[in-house]
Amino acid sequence: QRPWAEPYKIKAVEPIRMTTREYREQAIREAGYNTFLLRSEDVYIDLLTDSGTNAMSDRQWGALMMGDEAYAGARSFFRLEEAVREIYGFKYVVPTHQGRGAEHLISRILIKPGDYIPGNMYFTTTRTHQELQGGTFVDVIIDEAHDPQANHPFKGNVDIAKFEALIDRVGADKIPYINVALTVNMAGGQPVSMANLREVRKVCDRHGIRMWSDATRAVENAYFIKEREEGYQDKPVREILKEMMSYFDGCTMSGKKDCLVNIGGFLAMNEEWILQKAREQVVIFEGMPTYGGLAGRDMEAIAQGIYEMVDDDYIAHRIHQVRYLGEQLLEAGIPIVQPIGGHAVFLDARAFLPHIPQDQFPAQALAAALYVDSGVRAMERGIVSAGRNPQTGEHNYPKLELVRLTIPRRVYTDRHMDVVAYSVKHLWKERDTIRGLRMVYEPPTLRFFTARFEPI
Ligand SMILES: CC1=C(O)/C(=C\N=C(/C)C(=O)O)C(COP(=O)(O)O)=CN1
Repeated sequence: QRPWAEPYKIKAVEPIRMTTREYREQAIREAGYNTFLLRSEDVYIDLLTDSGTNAMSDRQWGALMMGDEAYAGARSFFRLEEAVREIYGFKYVVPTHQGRGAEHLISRILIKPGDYIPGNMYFTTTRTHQELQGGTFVDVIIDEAHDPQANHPFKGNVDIAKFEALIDRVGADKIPYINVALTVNMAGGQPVSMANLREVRKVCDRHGIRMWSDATRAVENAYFIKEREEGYQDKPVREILKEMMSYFDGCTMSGKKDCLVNIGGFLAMNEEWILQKAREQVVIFEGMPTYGGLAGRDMEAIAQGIYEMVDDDYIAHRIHQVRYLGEQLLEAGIPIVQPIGGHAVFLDARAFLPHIPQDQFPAQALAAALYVDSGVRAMERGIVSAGRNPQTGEHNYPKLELVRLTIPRRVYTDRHMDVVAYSVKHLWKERDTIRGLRMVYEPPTLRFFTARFEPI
């Protein structure tokens, strides 16, 4: 079998260095056992996130010099608008500084206090902006998504019965839109099938409910449809993505993932009244409608990234590199979310550390232990990320208690994946020595970014 190689060669490099174990034990203590609080220079292989950490191409770096920094009507905005129209198919676009900027705008425009927003599993910033407008997020994802070992090909799917039950319970006029994330980050980077999108669209049409997408990793979703859904094997990913987005009325987008840029996002839509509202709001919160908190050069880089992200060789390698890491862990009998997701390998911390109860933060403890073992930085995606229920003040107890090994696009080689696999396997052998944590500082919202812990 001819070996896989990256569909690119390296033009610039950024040295990374290994530290000593005692140095890392000190560093994680100072970071309050929270990998978000580590200094980047103390990290060897950074798998915290694929957001904004991706490598730009020579054409994107070149595009920066073409940035039109005019305050209004910049040429670069129209380049971005054209790329969104051509690749995503939406009529209108409003740039924002990043994804949560777009989530903020659409939540303000469409959500009234007391509304319900169904979605396929929560995402932290998305739910926070819905709650800030007095909305309530309701999870309508299929049950399999909450089972790390359930090997369903489209775990991101909306459970139509759950969606319709919510409509029956609260009435369509209390549901401004359903938010369908492509892929589902917190479920383990899991895709939604085209057939499911068609079903959701039918329910939305029947009840006059808008269908919105969180399209942050929609290209990875398109690749899984190509691989797993009947009738799509021979279609280019670009065509599959266009069809996926054609079922939606609009989307929020964090360009920091699929679009291969370090900053940037946008709100795209087909209805002109939403465009007008977004333009009114964007000048308050982000900037002019033709720059939305971004420099002209950023919009040029996003536009170029939008064309590059649908290259079939690029996205095939991207997905296979994540799978290459995941398969090494599966072979060693290590519990990870299956099927292996699009942007990360998710360790099942509950199965990895059965001796640590969830309110001693097993995923947080495992991420800290991994860093100490090898300088690899991962992200907690469990009870800490799930935050507290705004009504009761109690922890939300998610079924999924995960550690996310998130692979940036076009940054690491498969040799780095081997180093990560070696470290996780070493930890697996020593898992009984890992202890639970207690939270010693807890911020009021999105606590996982800045909370601090101590070993019990
Ligand atoms: C699915 C989804 C995300 O994954 C997301 C941000 N994700 C981060 C930062 C991550 O580490 O996964 C956001 C927010 O985007 P932003 O980080 O504000 O550009 C929205 N939707």
